[in-house]
Amino acid sequence: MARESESGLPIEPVYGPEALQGWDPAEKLGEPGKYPFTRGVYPTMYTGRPWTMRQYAGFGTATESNARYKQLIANGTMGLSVAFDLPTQMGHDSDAPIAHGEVGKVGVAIDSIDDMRVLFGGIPLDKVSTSMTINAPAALLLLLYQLVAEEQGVSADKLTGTIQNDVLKEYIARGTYIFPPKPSLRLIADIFKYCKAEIPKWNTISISGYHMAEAGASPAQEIAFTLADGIEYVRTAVAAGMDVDDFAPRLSFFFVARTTILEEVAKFRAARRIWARVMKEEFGAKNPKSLMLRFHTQTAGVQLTAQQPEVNLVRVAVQGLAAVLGGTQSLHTNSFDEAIALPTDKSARLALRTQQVLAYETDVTATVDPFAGSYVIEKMTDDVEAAAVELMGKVEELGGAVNAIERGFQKSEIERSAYRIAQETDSGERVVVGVNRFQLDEEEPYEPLRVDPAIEAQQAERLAKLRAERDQQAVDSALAALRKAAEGEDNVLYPMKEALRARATVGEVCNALREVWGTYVPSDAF
Ligand SMILES: CC(C)(COP(=O)(O)OP(=O)(O)OC[C@H]1O[C@@H](n2cnc3c(N)ncnc32)[C@H](O)[C@@H]1OP(=O)(O)O)[C@@H](O)C(=O)NCCC(=O)NCCSC(=O)CCC(=O)O
Repeated sequence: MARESESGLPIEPVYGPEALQGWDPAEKLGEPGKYPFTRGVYPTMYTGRPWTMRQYAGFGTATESNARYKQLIANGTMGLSVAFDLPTQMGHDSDAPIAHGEVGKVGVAIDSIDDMRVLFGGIPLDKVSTSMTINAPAALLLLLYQLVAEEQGVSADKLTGTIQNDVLKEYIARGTYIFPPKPSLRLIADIFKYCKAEIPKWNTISISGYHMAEAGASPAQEIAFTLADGIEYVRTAVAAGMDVDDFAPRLSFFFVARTTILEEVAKFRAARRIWARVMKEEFGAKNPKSLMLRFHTQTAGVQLTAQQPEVNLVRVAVQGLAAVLGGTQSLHTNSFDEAIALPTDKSARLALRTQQVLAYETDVTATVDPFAGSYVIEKMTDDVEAAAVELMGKVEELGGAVNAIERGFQKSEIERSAYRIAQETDSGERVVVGVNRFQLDEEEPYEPLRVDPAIEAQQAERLAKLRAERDQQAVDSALAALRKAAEGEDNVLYPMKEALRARATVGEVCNALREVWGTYVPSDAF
């Protein structure tokens, strides 16, 4: 009897040639590094260069996070990935009443250029690529990064990295939105234009399915809703007057890797094929780089357990393997204690070591797209693709991603899938080792890392000092210029950069935009 995959598609006990009847490898696969990119975006893939080992990290103050980054670099991480605390992600200063209790908790607190300078102190920004998980205030953090690079004597054309900048999935699954969809999309188009002119090697967005997956989306839903968001961004930028080939090469993506290796490999391959086709056929992109779906992967946090946490090391290894077999460009492997608390130094190192074992002790990097031609993988790739294309069609019928979001479509589809997973886990049909099978009578004690609550007061002190020292008139007039650009059509990033240079804070800059653009209130459909 066929088993159901995570997307609810059949997995047969045995596959043979009949599974691929009429299947044309020239059409479905092509060569690695060529349309439709099923086999990977680069001709040589990991035989030419391994994926970027990019561990997501950040907590407490800029000083503590800077120390963690240096440790990760010393241990062999190949790129940085910054986690910001919730107040920063929501565009509030650490001393704002709403920030109370959250400062430095799930990431680093950044209030101004003073903090950003400390965060990257002693890290040469022309040598490292940096991803920043920041969405509604993405422009601010990008500009702060550019300002710190200028202070280091590094010109913007040398900077490489990524801002997440994917507000649509915030409405669907993650929640750190500030402005309504229309000004949010305008801001994103401004960022695309600014980067094209000023920071050409920067990846301007990381269109993310990861958080949808964490909220319960199936693999087919994850890629369908993510690619639909991608289509909305492309339409926005084209409507703002950009040529598709001027920004599409710098779009990037972000997916999860679950323990279900076979379907995950199929999912990554299907996503590449769909995106290449959409970019070519719908948007008429000519530059091959515009057709390449490049992606970062994080192993599935939602599959980690607080019970017998060391078992998570094994899950992460399996998940990481799925990402690598699927051709990821960049990978974060979770630490085994992440279901309990922030990773300790040791658990963060072990997570990185897991990637190093995959890269240097296995043979999966010796040849490109090792599963190509496998009956089951090719059949599943076709099946996941068909399921995702069907869901993307439903989003289109609703008028595209934003309209579908406003009707609550993606969210309710994901909730349905989450409910199914919860039911299967409760009934024991879905085995979770250590949770509903193979439990211990008594869990072993575990000492988690805790963020020092004094950090909030320290940040407030730094802000008071900054406000006392800076030229307030310069800040006020820079913020007035920013509001004026936001009211009209000028690119807001230029005046925003001047405000940040004058030491306006993240909260002040976001408040100026809130005054003009308002804030988003989800509809009742949610
Ligand atoms: C495009 C990616 C996906 C990866 O970029 P990278 O720089 O790492 O890799 P890359 O672009 O593939 O490769 C770097 C350079 O090497 C080249 N290169 C790579 N492989 C090659 C090969 N085989 N042959 C020839 N060249 C090759 C590329 O062309 C590129 O150069 P050129 O550029 O010159 O072509 C980027 O967007 C990225 O790093 N994303 C990370 C996102 C992230 O960390 N997110 C964390 C979210 S954490 C989160 O959200 C979790 C939970 C939460 O907070 O809610």
